Amino acid sequence: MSDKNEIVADGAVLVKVEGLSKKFCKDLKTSLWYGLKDLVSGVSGSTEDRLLRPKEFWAVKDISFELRRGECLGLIGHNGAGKSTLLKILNGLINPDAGKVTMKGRIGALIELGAGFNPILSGRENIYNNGAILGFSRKEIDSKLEAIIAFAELEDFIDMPVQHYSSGMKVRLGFAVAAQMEPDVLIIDEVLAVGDLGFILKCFKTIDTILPHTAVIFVSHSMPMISRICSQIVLMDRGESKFQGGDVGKAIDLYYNRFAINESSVVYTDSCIELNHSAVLAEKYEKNIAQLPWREKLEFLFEFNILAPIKDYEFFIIIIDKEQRPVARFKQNNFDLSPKSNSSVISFKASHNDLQLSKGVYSVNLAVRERMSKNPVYRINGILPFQITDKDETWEPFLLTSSFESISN
Ligand SMILES: Nc1ncnc2c1ncn2[C@@H]1O[C@H](COP(=O)(O)OP(=O)(O)OP(=O)(O)O)[C@@H](O)[C@H]1O
Repeated sequence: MSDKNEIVADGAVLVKVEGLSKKFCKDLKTSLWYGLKDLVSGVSGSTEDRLLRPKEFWAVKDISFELRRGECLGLIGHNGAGKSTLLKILNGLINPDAGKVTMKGRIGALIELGAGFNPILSGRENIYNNGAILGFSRKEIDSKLEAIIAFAELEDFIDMPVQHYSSGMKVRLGFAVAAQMEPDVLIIDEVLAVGDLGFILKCFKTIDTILPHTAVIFVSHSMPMISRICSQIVLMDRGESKFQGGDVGKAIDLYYNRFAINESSVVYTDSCIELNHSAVLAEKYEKNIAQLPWREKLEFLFEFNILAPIKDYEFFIIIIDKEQRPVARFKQNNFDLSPKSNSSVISFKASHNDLQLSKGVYSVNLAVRERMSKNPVYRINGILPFQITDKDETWEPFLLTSSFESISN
């Protein structure tokens, strides 16, 4: 293999994609008919390839980008946006109808779970097969074999046919082969999602290590994973690029904007208490979502109907982000909020003064439990959507105020 450190300095373009398009047909019969017609008339490569016939659609439309050694491109978009089709064209599995792909160097790809493996061969035999496809001699594969098996942590199962591997085991083997063969271009579809946390951490560490010498293309629906390794993004929608560039925070924001806020739902109740009304107290609302500038006071108003004798309740206000990750919780009330009179309503405000959540849309899951018994009595999810606004595009969940002080001299 060539000296990788030498290659790093050149910052060469390893992947060049120019005006790539691929159309598919929505129905098999018509697709076969078009295939036959194309074959007979020999239209392949003609300008007609750029036109859609009835029942055809663009799975990938006019995509162009360049990727250099040391760069990681994140391909994001909703289901059916065309990401996997684009990867398959890059990997030579399908031909485009228009456009050009230029790839330099050795290409490692992890595209479909188990794809590239012969199911009846053992893990060990598949490593040799894959290595040979990547252009390695038997001797070179011999020298990497132990490292691949150790990386995949499949020592005990390496002589078992791959068809009996679990999904996670297939991904371990696939990633181990793709990464340990020191590719110049590494293509990873969302297969990492089936690995366990230990393996995912190991994959990220490996990507960090090989990235200076490699151009990586990574498809995922996990924005934390995308933001962790990608330096640029192509956001696809119905085959087309809707955003392209190095502003990862902005791309992720655009991706999330495609998804509506969850409807609220009561997920548990023991019929003692029910939420009657709730609101985010804000000066500005857009499409029913409170708009709060970063560091603004976050203030909620709650009103509950009491349906059984009043008890001392604890209220847990949990803030969740668009990925449904709980990112923060208000410390629960440490005193009884029940009315002193014999009203059957509990109402209160809860606030936080210096909100340093980063830009984005959040909502609230609310849980109520009885203080003495700690028994849950009510839980409602997805209420009180609010949007933190700020000029900084930040993906991390918190943007903390900071002070810097020079200590040089
Ligand atoms: N061989 C095929 N024949 C016909 N249509 C296809 C074929 N392969 C993919 N498609 C269609 O092309 C579109 C893009 O599919 P693709 O798998 O590239 O999307 P994706 O962005 O990877 O989606 P996901 O996030 O769900 O994996 C979809 O409408 C899909 O149904």
